[in-house]
Amino acid sequence: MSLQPTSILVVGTGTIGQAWLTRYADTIPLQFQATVRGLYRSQQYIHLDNNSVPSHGLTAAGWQYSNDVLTQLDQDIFDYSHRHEQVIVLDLTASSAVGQRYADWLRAGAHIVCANKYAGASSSTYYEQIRRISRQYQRHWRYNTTVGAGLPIQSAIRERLHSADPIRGIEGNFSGSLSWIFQQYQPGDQLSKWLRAAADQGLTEPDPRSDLGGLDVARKLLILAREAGWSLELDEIQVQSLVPDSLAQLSSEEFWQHLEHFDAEFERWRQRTHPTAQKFCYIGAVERDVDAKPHAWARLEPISPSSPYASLPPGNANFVIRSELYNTNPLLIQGPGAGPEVTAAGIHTDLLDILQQL
Ligand SMILES: NC(=O)C1=CN([C@@H]2O[C@H](COP(=O)(O)OP(=O)(O)OC[C@H]3O[C@@H](n4cnc5c(N)ncnc54)[C@H](O)[C@@H]3O)[C@@H](O)[C@H]2O)C=CC1
Ligand SMILES: N[C@@H](CC=O)C(=O)O
Repeated sequence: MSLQPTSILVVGTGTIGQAWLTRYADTIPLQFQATVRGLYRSQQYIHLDNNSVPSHGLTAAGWQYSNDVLTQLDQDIFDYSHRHEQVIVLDLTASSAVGQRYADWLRAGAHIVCANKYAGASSSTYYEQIRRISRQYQRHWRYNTTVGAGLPIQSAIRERLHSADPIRGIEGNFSGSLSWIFQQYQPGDQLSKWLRAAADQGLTEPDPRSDLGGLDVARKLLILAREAGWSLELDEIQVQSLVPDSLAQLSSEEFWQHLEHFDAEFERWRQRTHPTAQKFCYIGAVERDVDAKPHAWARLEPISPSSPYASLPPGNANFVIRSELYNTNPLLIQGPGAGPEVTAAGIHTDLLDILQQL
């Protein structure tokens, strides 16, 4: 174990950030000498001293305004690294601006744990760059919660590959929020009633159109495809969006104010395409065909009462992983696919995993 102390810098103090700070930040075993030294959010940051209780930082008086919080964070990473401290950044935002900093932060000496899916689902060029830099600078990048929240999906895929057992395909209901919504929705309901309830529990993305539009599931498919060693881009994934065109360009606030269009459009789609279906599930899949090129899709499908998808508890995701060995009898992983508690737990697991390796 490293004799250097570790500074933890947390970007994002929203639903997931607060859950980690209140439940886990104060529980890091002393032997790791790891301290939360900074919290950063949109236009604000605070530095915490050694005696601060990290969870109290959320309500502390010393937050400073900045119109360039990420430059402040760059500086803090630089300063701690030059004091020969280890630095771990927790990215608990959904921000592309934050995700675009990873290459620089790894080069500057930081390790990264993220719930943010941006980097894992960015262009192959950027993704490969991050991987290359983390190898070159011997920095860790952990992103378990980007798929299935706290469920161990990426590690299950890695273990198959370590056992020389190549992946053939992955399918499932990858979205905790869409699982929660569609396991309870019944034809005739206002779908937005369930959407609001899912958002109130912290299951959706900050902008729920990322869930409803299929982007969140597509990103998860891409992250898993890359974990399996396959080359794929986000725009190669066929995705069904449940967001009407009329709501796609609105701000997130405006979207919430116009849910009647969302309900009306969904009802029209249901009547037109699946008027007799009683249950739906948003399913995604990625597999390689004979030319070894991965193909991925995500869409809302009608399901029969006998389908394995029909009996998922609301909010549960499931992942069906087929490999050479686990083929006709695939590897199944199922459990809560979203939520502040399980996601914060997954972040903490990734953090402790890095601390143990320093
Ligand atoms: N809700 C869930 O169950 C899960 C969420 N995640 C991921 O966790 C991440 C965070 O989600 P939430 O906590 O719900 O979001 P949120 O909207 O509640 O909080 C986001 C935080 O990021 C900060 N932020 C945004 N842009 C920033 C920037 N440019 N610079 C500095 N700070 C910035 C905001 O000020 C806020 O504190 C998302 O990427 C989401 O996909 C991952 C797994 C499960
Ligand atoms: N919004 C996501 C949260 C986890 O990634 C989901 O619904 O699964």
